[in-house]
Parts: sequence; structure tokens; C-alpha cells
Amino acid sequence: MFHKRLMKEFKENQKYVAGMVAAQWGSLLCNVALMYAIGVFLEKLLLGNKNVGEGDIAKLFIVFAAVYIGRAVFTGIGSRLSFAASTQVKRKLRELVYEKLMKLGSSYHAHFATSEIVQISTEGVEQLEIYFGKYVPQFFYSLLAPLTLFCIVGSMSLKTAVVLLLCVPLIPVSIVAVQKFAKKLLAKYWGSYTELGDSFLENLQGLTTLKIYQADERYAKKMDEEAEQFRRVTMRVLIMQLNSISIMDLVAYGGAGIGIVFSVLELRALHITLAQCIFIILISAEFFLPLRLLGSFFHIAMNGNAAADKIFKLLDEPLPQCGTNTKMEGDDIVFSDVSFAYEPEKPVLKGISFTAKEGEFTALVGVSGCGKSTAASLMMGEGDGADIFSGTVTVGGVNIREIAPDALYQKITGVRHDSYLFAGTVRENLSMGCADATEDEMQTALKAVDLYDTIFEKGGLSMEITEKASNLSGGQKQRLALARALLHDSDIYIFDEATSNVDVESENKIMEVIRELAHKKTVILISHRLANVVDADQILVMKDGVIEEAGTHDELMERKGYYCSLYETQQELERYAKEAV
Ligand SMILES: Nc1ncnc2c1ncn2[C@@H]1O[C@H](COP(=O)(O)OP(=O)(O)OP(=O)(O)O)[C@@H](O)[C@H]1O
Repeated sequence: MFHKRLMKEFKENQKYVAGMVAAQWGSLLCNVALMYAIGVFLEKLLLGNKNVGEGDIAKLFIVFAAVYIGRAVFTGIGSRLSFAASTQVKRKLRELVYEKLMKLGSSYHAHFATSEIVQISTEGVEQLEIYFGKYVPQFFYSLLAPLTLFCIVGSMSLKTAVVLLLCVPLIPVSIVAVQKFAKKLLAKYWGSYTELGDSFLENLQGLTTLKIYQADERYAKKMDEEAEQFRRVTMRVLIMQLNSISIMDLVAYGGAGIGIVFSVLELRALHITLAQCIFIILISAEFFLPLRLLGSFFHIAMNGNAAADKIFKLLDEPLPQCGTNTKMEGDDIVFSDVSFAYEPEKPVLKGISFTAKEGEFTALVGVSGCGKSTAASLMMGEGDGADIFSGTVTVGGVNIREIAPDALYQKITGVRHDSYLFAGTVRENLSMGCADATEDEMQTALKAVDLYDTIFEKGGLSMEITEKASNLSGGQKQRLALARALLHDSDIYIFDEATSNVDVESENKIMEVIRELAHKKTVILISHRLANVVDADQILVMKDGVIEEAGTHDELMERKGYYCSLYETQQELERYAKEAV
């Protein structure tokens, strides 16, 4: 009936629930008073009592008015408490989800799709609002109401009260009967819902690519099929809900009917008065209506339970191990016998060892898929939760796993080929690199990457960057990301294919900045283009997850090994390309 963990996490809601139950109970007592007054009035009228006069009508109206006001007050109190309870639940849950996501950082990707997170924190949380605001108080009221009425009706006719009370459990029995089926169906509903959300987000983000390859129609059809599946499961949920409501209606009104028959028999046997009989006729449905309403909330509650399971799955996700050490000495990055694999049977790094020395320019090269980016991500403290990770990576003499994340982010700046720029102004994007940067410093950074004039023409630092920086060219995006990285002013910079997919002019400018930076900072550069690494103090040549060769460009060329053949092939290809142009 209840989600145990949910009830435990939201213990503080108990006072609101108690208040809501009390308000509903107050409303019930008002109804009882009204029904009784009507019963007495009708008895006088039907038995032809000549004393029924204006006074009696006035009395009845006073009771009507008092009950109306009383119910309005209790309903108002109930609504306020319901609002307070649900707001508190929503706020607390969203805070918990947000905090968890902050702690998980980018590692949430490993187990959750982004669309699932969005659905959990929006609709999932909304479901729980109804759970606490309506279902839980209704549950307790549904127990209290029949017992209260049993006492009142029992004082008039015990037999009728017992019959009515015995019929009441039929409703929860029918609820429990559908519970098993509903649980499975709702899990399927949520699964189908998040899958559809996933596809929608993915296809929307990749729409341009789908259009280019004329695959949009195929993917639209695939999404149609998923949507159809979701429609079918939604319809099954609705049918299940409607059917169970019909069953509950049958039980509720059938039970009330039986109660009415008994009260009439009791009247015929002169065990109760006509007023009491009318009162029982009018009130008997109230025995069942709270439980019937609970039944309709029950489906919402089941949905809430399914949503809660998803939310708790996210909240229980183990956090990546974070270190606390902030005292690194120097900027050396040392890999000692590091092996790594994303999947157990496919090793990516196979026991590599090297040192990227402080103040030096180290380049990592090799053909696609040899493990360069993986090595770079390990230098940035990523790779938690991988199937295989052995050996050690140290930064400034401290094992990277023991370094506090903030200290590591301050020490190392990574610039990838797909650096993320946020929708907003250039100023806002740059201030992410350094929150205290002055306008002058921002302009200097833009000048360093040769972007100042372009940005200046379009509004300067206040220029609006659209979503995914689609109003900038590929080269401009990368240069803006580089300007932001320069403002970060960290000791170590790692550039992972920072010049891929950009025009020659931008590539040359970015490389110029990187070479300049290498005079002041520790720089690690990953590049396909070997011409870019000729000036490096050390070139690490990777092949199939191992360091095949290491040395300066001249040393490696002299050796006439793997690097030399890669370099010469590339030079030849570039020569052909130039001649072709
Ligand atoms: N998140 C991941 N999950 C599973 N396998 C991955 C993941 N990232 C990379 N790989 C695999 O690990 C291997 C090394 O990838 P990595 O990106 O490190 O190579 P790379 O040398 O940087 O390649 P490129 O130059 O093309 O970027 C590849 O076979 C790739 O398919």
C-alpha cells in the first residue's frame, strides 16, 4: 500500500497528513449533522405532524448554513495542508536529485540517460506530489470514516452498521487484486515512457545529421513505432484504471444498497425511527465513498511508487570515490604501469608508463583508436567505474584518486575538440574560466586567440551565443573555448584534438597559442596531425594501447621507426592534397 522508503524519507510530512485527515473528518461530521437534521425534518413532514412550521424550516436552513460554512472551513484547511505537504515533497525531492547529480558529475552518464533524469525530476516528482497531497491522507481517512459512521449508525441499528461495515473491505480487496497486475504494467509504462523520451531527445539533437544522411524518415518511423508502443501501454493503464473504478463503484453502491435495504427492514420491524432510517439511507454511501476515492488515487499512488523507485535508484547510485588531498608538489604527471578497459575483454591501455614533466610540452600521437583520449581522460581524473583500471596515475606526486576534485580542476584544464559552450553571452562563457576576470582580461584572452575583432563586430562581450554555439563557426567555437581555458590559468593544460574539424587558419592560430602556452605551463597535446607536435619536448607514440616509441621529433625521425613512417606518410598525403588544390 505504501512505499516504505518514501514514507521514511518524508517523516516530517506526518503532521500535514494528520491535519488533512482531521479536516476531512470534520467535514464528515458536518455531513452527519446535516443528514440527521434532514431525517428529523422529513420524519416530521411525512408523519403529518402539524407542528412543522416556519420555525422548523428556519432551523433546517440554519443547519444547512452552519454545515456549509463548516465544510468550507475544513475543505480550505485541507487544501492548504495538502498544498504545504506537496510543495515540501517537491522541493525536497528536487533538491535531493539536484545534489546527487552535482555529486555524481558527468559520471551519471554511465547508468542513466539524460532524458531519464529529466523525466524523473519533472513528472516523477509531480507524481509524488499527488501521492503525499492526496493518497496518503485519503488512506487514513478511509479507515477512520467507516469506523466513525459505524459508531453513529451502530447506536441506531447495530445490525445495519455491521452489514455496512462488512461490505467496506470489499473495496480494498478489489484494489489489492489489481495491485499485482498494475505494478508490472506501470513498470512497463515507465520503461516505455523513458525510452521514448530518450529517442526523442537523441533524434532532436541529431536532426541535422539525420537530414544529411536522409535517415530522418527511417528514424521517424522507428520513433512512431516506439510512440505506438507507448500509446498501447498507456491505453492498457487507462483501461485497467477504468475497469477497477467500475468494480469499486459496483462494490460501493451495491454495499450502500444493501445497507439501505437493512435499514428499511429495521424500520418495518420498528427497531429504528423513520428519521433514523432516512439518516441511514442518506449516509450509507459515505461508508464507501472514501475508500472508492482512495481506489482512484491508488493508481496515482502506484505511478508514484514506480516514480519513487526510479528516483531512489538515482539517489542510491554510488558516488565516484573522491580524494581530499589538495597538496600537490609540482606539475609532473606520471603514469606507472597503467592498464585500462571500458569492457573486460577489450583492454584499451596495456600497462603504459611515462612522465609528462612540469613545464614541458608533451605530445601523445598514434592512429585512431590507439588509446590517446583514454590516457588523456585518466589524466583528468576520469575513468571511475571502469571494468579494469590498474597501475597509478599521479599529478604533482599525489595519486590522482586521492586528489580533491576541485583541486584537480584548478590544476588541470582540458580542452577537447567538442568543448561545450553555453547559450548566453560571450562574457558569461568566458567568466566560467575565471569568475573574477575583468573585461580587460577577457578582451586580452580573445585577442590571444584572434577572436577579438569577430566578437567585437557582433556586440563584443555582450554578444549572444545561441544553443550549442550554432551562431559561431567550428573554428570560432574552438578559439572561444581556448580563450576560456586561458582565463582559467591552471598549471597544466591538456588539449585533446583541440584543432580537429577546424579551418587551417584557426588550427594555425590555436597551435600558435598552445606553443606559446607551452613556454609557461605544462602542456599535453593529443593530435592526429604530426606536424603540430614537431616542437614538443617529448613525443609519446602510442600503438594498440602501448607506448611504442618516445623521444623528440628529431630522435624519433633518426630512429626511422613507427613514428617516422607515420610522419612521412602524413607529409606525403599533405603534399598531394596541396598539389591537388
Ligand atoms: N566510453 C567508451 N566505452 C567503451 N569503449 C570506448 C569508450 N571510449 C573509447 N572506447 C574505445 O577505446 C578505444 C580507444 O579509444 P580512444 O578514444 O582512447 O582512442 P584515440 O586514440 O583517442 O582515438 P581517436 O584518435 O580516434 O580519438 C577505442 O577502441 C574506442 O572504441
